Amino acid sequence: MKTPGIRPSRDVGTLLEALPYIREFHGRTIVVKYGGAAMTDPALREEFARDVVLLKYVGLNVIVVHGGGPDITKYMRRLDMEVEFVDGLRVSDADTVEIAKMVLIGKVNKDIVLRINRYGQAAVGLSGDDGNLFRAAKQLATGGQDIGFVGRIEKVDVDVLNHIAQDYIPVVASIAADADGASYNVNADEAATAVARAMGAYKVMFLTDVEGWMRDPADPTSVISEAHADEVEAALPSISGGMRPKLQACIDAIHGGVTFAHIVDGRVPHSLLLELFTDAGIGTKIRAAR
Ligand SMILES: Nc1ncnc2c1ncn2[C@@H]1O[C@H](COP(=O)(O)OP(=O)(O)O)[C@@H](O)[C@H]1O
Ligand SMILES: CC(=O)N[C@@H](CCC(=O)OP(=O)(O)O)C(=O)O
Repeated sequence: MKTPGIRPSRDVGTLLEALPYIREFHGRTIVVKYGGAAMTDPALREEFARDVVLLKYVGLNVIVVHGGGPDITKYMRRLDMEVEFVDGLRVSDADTVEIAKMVLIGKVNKDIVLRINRYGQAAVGLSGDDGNLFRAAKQLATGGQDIGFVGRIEKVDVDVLNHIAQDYIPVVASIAADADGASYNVNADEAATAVARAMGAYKVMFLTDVEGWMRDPADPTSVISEAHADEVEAALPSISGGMRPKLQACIDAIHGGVTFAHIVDGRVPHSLLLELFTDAGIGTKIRAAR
């Protein structure tokens, strides 16, 4: 018999499907690398902020690490600066690092913090300098090429994150300084992996602008929904474009003790929730070797 005024089954079914996942993830650390369409499309930006707040409310320790490469490029072009990438890393002289700091810390980070705040759970923005979160060292491109002030994260001091995460959602910009105080531009995928490893995260999730890791990059129906790290490692030499450093970041996270690494399509509304709380998921989930 139907009870008048009560909408049957479908919505309740979704909630019931989510329940075991909410239980599994409660109290665990989830690092989300935020970037791509989810950061540039106005509607997706709002939905991302709301989803992050929901994750915090249901008891996950969520930490956001963000990129903003397209914004850095936009401001460099406005200043007639040359934009060049080697191995997916931006060649960064001292002026470029200054722009990267202004854009990532001053603009992008604060935009994200403000939006999350508006959905009812306060966020705190950080860069690698705050609370000595990161220490960086200069990184060379393959073949030893000098690409300027591009940094590799050598050390993550989790104290500041643990303090802030007790009450707030930490939002981290991928800028870091070395022991002498020189600033470096750090690839945000690498920064997310470094944070996930140091925090002993349960998951690191990379939002990107494709469906996931695909068997055939031209065929969106060929998404590999689950893979072991050894399979990814074996496939890596044949993978091209931006997916290669992303899969490398997943492998590095798994080797550093993170239980799962996910690649998720940030163009899909609520992709984080769909990947985390539904049986089918929507992207690629990578776990440790068999
Ligand atoms: N097997 C593959 N599966 C998915 N994407 C691939 C694959 N091989 C190459 N790619 C490329 O990698 C890109 C994703 O990386 P990228 O654009 O650098 O991500 P982001 O900007 O989110 O860091 C895709 O747009 C696609 O062109
Ligand atoms: C060294 C290096 O390349 N740093 C990146 C940092 C931002 C980033 O990684 O942003 P996305 O995630 O949006 O690509 C850059 O300057 O573009």
